[in-house]
Amino acid sequence: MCETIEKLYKIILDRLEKKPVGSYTAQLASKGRGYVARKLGEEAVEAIVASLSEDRKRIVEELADLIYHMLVFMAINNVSIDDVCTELEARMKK
Ligand SMILES: N=c1c2ncn([C@@H]3O[C@H](COP(=O)(O)OP(=O)(O)OP(=O)(O)O)[C@@H](O)[C@H]3O)c2ncn1[C@@H]1O[C@H](COP(=O)(O)O)[C@@H](O)[C@H]1O
Repeated sequence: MCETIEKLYKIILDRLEKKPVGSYTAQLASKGRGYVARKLGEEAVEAIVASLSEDRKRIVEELADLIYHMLVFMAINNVSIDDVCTELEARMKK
């Protein structure tokens, strides 16, 4: 899972830098940090709703949406995957 997320994060950084036509990532980021933050919240709610009323496949799909939007949110807030993993490591009870 981590390798896929790291690969996706690199793609997202590339889209934010090059802003290719048709890129959902570039379009999303162009709407500003506030919009991306709201989208992140929306995707979290969609995952919660899926867990309350839908099947496992739908939960997986909504969590994939959530992780993608979280990575875009991280990128536009200049937070790397390493930043978050370092914080998570620091919290781990040995
Ligand atoms: N993993 C994703 C991914 N998951 C979800 N989404 C998009 O996120 C949106 C999901 O939000 P919604 O459910 O609200 O659907 P929506 O109503 O169309 O979205 P909004 O118009 O409300 O923003 C959909 O439009 C999906 O296309 C993603 N878009 C892109 N990626 C990855 O990011 C890469 C770069 O994508 P582009 O920037 O489009 O090249 C792709 O190669 C993929 O690997």
